[in-house]
Amino acid sequence: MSAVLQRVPEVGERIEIVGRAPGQDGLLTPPALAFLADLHRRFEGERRGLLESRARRQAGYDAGGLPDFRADTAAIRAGDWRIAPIPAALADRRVEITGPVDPKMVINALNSGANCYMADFEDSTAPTWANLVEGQRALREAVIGTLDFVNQAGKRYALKPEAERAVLIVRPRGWHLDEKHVLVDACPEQGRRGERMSASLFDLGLFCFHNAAALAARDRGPYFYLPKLQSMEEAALWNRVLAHVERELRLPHAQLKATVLIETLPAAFEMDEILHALRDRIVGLNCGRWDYIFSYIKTLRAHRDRALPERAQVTMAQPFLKAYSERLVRTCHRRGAHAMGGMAAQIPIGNDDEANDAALARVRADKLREVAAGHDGTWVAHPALIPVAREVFDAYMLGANQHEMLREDVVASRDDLLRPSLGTITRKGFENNVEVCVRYLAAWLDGNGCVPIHYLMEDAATAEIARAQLWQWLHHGGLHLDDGSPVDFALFERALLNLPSRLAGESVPGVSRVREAIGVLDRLTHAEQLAEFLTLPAYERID
Ligand SMILES: CC(=O)SCCNC(=O)CCNC(=O)[C@H](O)C(C)(C)COP(=O)(O)OP(=O)(O)OC[C@H]1O[C@@H](n2cnc3c(N)ncnc32)[C@H](O)[C@@H]1OP(=O)(O)O
Ligand SMILES: O=CC(=O)O
Ligand SMILES: [Mg+2]
Repeated sequence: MSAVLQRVPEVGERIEIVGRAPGQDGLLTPPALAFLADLHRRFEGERRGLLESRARRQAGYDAGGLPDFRADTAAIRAGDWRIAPIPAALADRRVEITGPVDPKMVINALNSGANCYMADFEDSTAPTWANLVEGQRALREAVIGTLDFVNQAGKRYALKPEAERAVLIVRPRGWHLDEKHVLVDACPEQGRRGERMSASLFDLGLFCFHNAAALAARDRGPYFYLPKLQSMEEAALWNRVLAHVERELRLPHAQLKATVLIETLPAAFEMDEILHALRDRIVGLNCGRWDYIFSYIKTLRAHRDRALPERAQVTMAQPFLKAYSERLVRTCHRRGAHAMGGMAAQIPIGNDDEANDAALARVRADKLREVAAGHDGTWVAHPALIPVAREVFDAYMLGANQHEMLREDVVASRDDLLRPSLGTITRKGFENNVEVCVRYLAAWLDGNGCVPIHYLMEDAATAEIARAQLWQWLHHGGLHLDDGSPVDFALFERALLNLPSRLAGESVPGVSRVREAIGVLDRLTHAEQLAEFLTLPAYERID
């Protein structure tokens, strides 16, 4: 790593910044660093403990157990309570655009006409130090209204007036990730480096430190999307963090608001509990379907009967996904919370009208399913999809939300949430998983966390499905493609073989890192244990 060690004497040399990026000094001021170091000291122990709990739970599933509703929280599920009122700025969230945090994306997303913009440090951002600093800088300038950008061709991007902009919601990274560029409590006398701080606390803490007062003054939050939670204890930790930030920054109680992504299988069994743990500050749950599918594979990796068919066949019509999304609507509406839909992976296809129409039709059908199921809003990955989503939600959701649709007809039992799926693995599906993993990883290592591949949006969540499937299919052994060929490592090696030469001839993002990506995928796929996240080993390879 081309690291520059920056000592911060004002904080007693107890925090080191390893890295250098334009604009960093204006963000990582001594008071901001003192604020971050304090977050680390207060909450790091609990975070570590919760990550250990995840591992213990997983060990139970690996030993043959299956997720279930908790006996110790039955009273929370049965109780008659509601979340705190939702602020006006988040009352109507029918269309939300999501995307990485580089300045052009931020401007385009805020100007896009969507109700809200989820500025994403998670699935769609490769967390290079340069990307993180640039993203925090762009958001800070967006909050004060000065952000602008000029591209290489000289085209200028500027923000629309605030009343015409989407409401900003920031997604910090998940609890599993460290921020290796911020080391807290080094002890040089004993030759000890500091501890890496939590990436979640870095993203959220730094954003709040610089923007909370301005946003609160305009009744615009700060608002957050919280990713990849697995339990109500993790939600409770977030709640303590948010309460602490409010106190430290002298904000009113419960000024910070959160929407939690239900995107892990264990969390689907604790939706009520998560809402309850954050009840003063939560405004909704979201169906993070791509990570959810990944988590289903990962959680049930030892359960051969729950292996999934190829990605293209894992649609929201699969019973386990239908049950999860409908349970989310029912749970949210009972508690007065928004039940947000998720992302359709199709994106516009500029050079083929017929293919473009087909892609838009699939997005439309997905949004129609969501609004009919009772969702109060949805996500789009690209500005050109906003009219499609808006048209569907405007036609079927007449008020700002549809909380009145209680969905008491939904059962979504434990068996429904775990229901095995029908389907096949085709050669094309297998090879596509290999290609997506390699191309996505190469782009990610090159600093790009979201790329179009074969006209689908691919990010850390969608790529994880492909990676976890390959591991599961190959390690279960004895599986066959629909043409009868064995699914084995020879098939995997053959799929990898021609990729470098093929991709070298195409202008794919991160092409110079394709061989490195192949190496990472090869190790992850051969490993005895399924790695928790592909971004963990990959993170050690980026600046
Ligand atoms: C599983 C999940 O977590 S989903 C949430 C995380 N994933 C995302 O947020 C996906 C975000 N989307 C994207 O990053 C992009 O749309 C991609 C990578 C999928 C496609 O990007 P591109 O190929 O560059 O799209 P395309 O060339 O059609 O873009 C056209 C214009 O729209 C802009 N644009 C595209 N997507 C977005 C977006 N999500 N937000 C804002 N602007 C966008 C581009 O910047 C470009 O602007 P310009 O004309 O001013 O240069
Ligand atoms: O974050 C969203 C998802 O689908 O994963
Ligand atoms: Mg996700």
